[in-house]
Amino acid sequence: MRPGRSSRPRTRTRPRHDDAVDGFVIAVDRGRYTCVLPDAPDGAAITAMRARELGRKSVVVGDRVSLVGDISGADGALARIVRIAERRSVLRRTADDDENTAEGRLERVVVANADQLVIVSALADPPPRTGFIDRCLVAAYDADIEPLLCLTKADLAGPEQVVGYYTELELPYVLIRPDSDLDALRALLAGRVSVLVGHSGVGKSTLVNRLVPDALRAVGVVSAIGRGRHTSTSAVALRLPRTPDGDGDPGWIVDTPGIRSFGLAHVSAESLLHGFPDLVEGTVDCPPNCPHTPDEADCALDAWVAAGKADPRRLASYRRLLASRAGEGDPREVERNPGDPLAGS
Ligand SMILES: Nc1nc2c(ncn2[C@@H]2O[C@H](COP(=O)(O)OP(=O)(O)OP(=O)(O)O)[C@@H](O)[C@H]2O)c(=O)[nH]1
Ligand SMILES: [Zn+2]
Repeated sequence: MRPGRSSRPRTRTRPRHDDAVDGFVIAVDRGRYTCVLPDAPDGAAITAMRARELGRKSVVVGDRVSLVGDISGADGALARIVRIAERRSVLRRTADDDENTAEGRLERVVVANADQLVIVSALADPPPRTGFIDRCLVAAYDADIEPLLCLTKADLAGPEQVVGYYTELELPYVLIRPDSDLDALRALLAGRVSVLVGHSGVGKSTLVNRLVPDALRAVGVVSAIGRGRHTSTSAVALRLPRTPDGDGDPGWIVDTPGIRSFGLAHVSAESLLHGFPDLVEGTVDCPPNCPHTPDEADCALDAWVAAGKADPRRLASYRRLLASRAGEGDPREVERNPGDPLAGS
């Protein structure tokens, strides 16, 4: 149905395309955007291109868009994205491929409108790296997305060490082992868009496959993107299956195969601190504009930690991130802390 267009005056705020339908971007690949209609969740995926009127605005996975043109989802059909809805959250990273050049330092939007960042970390093989988790926490807090710690390989090691490290944060976590059901995790994913990040080998692919079995994906995203062409995408949204007894929206997970970490050069030193809520209170006695670096003799964080108010490893981790942001990252950092197997990003 198309409401009487001609009788309506056009204003700056009035959408230009009255007949556009809402779409949700689930994959991006070389100028082609795969979208689904949130109102017809089981309908065919739609391939779309950007309309010229979008200008230079980028469209990323998770974007809520307005679509016009052929939205049938038929083979060869092409729709156009004419609008991008205001984003509820923006998960960014500074491309860490080349932090020393202007292009390399460009911040990139990874996913729009995510509600949750699921940090996947193995409890053993490979051992957990809190440096990586801390980095992800900064990205999550910076993007205003809730973090969830997903600890895999719980059959190989206990969570005490990692969980102990984060006691002050009251970070929610779930334990995953091969034989465990995923009900607790599914409950936390329901009704939300969750981005999964993790190092190589932590079991993220295994987990994604368990959450969204290959069979389900074969008829969804992958076929929509086109045979084998999806390899270059950096993020793909996968609809979680409805559970037999579950009512409501089971949610979406966004897998990020190409993203191993978050460059944080775009995060200010102040925002960086928000990833360390256990340290924030300790900075009230710092001199004005304290850089909180180890060479700042008056930085109150050392006393804060010495008084037992926060874990010294957390301060060390914060300062490592500070240093890496300033382009002073030292790859030998991990080896210089041999006593702390949890360190390292
Ligand atoms: N013991 C144990 N092994 C697991 C578990 N989950 C995954 N693995 C194994 O860990 C290895 C790595 O799992 P993947 O799912 O490939 O890990 P990944 O994070 O996707 O890593 P990439 O494939 O490099 O992206 C595989 O041999 C899995 O079988 C688990 O809960 N417990
Ligand atoms: Zn300070």
